[in-house]
Amino acid sequence: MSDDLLNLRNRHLPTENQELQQQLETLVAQARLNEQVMRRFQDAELRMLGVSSFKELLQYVLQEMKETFDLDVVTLAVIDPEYEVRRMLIDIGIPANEYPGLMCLDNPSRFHRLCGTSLAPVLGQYNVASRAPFFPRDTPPASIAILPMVRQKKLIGSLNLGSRNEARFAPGMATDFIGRLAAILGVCLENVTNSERLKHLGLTDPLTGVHNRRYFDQRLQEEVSRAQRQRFPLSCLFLDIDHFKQVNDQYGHQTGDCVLREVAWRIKGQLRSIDVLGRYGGEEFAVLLVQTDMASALTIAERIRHSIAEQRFKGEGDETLAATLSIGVATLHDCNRTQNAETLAQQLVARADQGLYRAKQGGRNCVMVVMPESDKASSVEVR
Ligand SMILES: Nc1nc2c(ncn2[C@@H]2O[C@H](COP(=O)(O)OP(=O)(O)OP(=O)(O)O)[C@@H](O)[C@H]2O)c(=O)[nH]1
Repeated sequence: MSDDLLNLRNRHLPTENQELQQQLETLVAQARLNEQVMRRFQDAELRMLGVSSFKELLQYVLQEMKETFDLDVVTLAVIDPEYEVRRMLIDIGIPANEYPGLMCLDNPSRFHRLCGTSLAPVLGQYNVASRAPFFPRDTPPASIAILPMVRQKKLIGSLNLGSRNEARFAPGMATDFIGRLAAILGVCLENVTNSERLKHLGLTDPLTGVHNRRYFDQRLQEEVSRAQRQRFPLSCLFLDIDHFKQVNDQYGHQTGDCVLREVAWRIKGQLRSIDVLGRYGGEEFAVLLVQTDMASALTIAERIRHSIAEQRFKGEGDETLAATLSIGVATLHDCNRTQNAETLAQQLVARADQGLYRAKQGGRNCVMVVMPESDKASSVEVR
């Protein structure tokens, strides 16, 4: 190499070095950014895999995920043709309006119209006509990502992300991270649904199919706390079949079982889906009437009493028999937030049980209300 060339190269070397240094810094910064993004996604995946209930998963996905990924809307669509998820939400005490971001769809047709059969993620501008079902109409996002969740080759729903930033989601963008997030959410959704199903089995009375005492006691605590928070009245009924021993003795245990089943279903038939019914013991049932004052609770108790007394029951064979119920009623109203929820629950149940005892003493086939000790009239009879 000539001296001239060598001098020229030495003069350019510092500039080249500087450029290389800058490129390296940009690459390192990009790598750090990617690492941060990856860590955020990893944390989200671990968080979802760690949840132990359907409610916890909903809270994370519909509330926390928005902050974690700086999104304006996150919704979850679940395909629920048999109403299984919707029934489960009632069973676990989640009112239908508590999570507006959860959408239960009767069938997958909306997805197929939107994503075709490939079930690939859909990214792009929000469009009311085709994408509205997946996002709230009142605050529509500017750009969206609809990420189908597939389990065992079956579409089970989608994770839907929305941003006010038009450029956030555009067709052709890489979907590796968000696609993986939706796949993991699909697994978690399936897990928590299965585990809720198992819990449900452990909380159901096998003979009548209604809930058992464990479930009732659990819900009692929750409903008393909710009544305290929201200042709603909460009523409790204790119901017991009259002279049930005679039914068993006269018609046999199998017919006794038929009557128990039918009584449970007639009681259930008089309740709303948000009310709680449990078989409390042998021939005894307990009901929680949510957001129900004493006057309405009495009307419902009377309706139940009539539904049992007015129509005969079919036994195991051809025989039919009459049955009646005694019912105790108690209401928790104006409950103080500072009072202990467990004590309030115990007092409510004790008063309803006392009402039932008085109904039995009063000749059976009647409804008795027991007021709180502080009230003057301590009990009222309805027949
Ligand atoms: N067939 C059937 N009978 C049951 C079941 N669980 C409890 N029993 C019966 O329910 C009856 C309850 O009898 P008691 O507690 O004496 O009360 P009762 O005869 O209903 O009388 P009162 O409650 O005072 O009106 C008992 O004979 C129990 O064996 C069940 O799962 N199936």
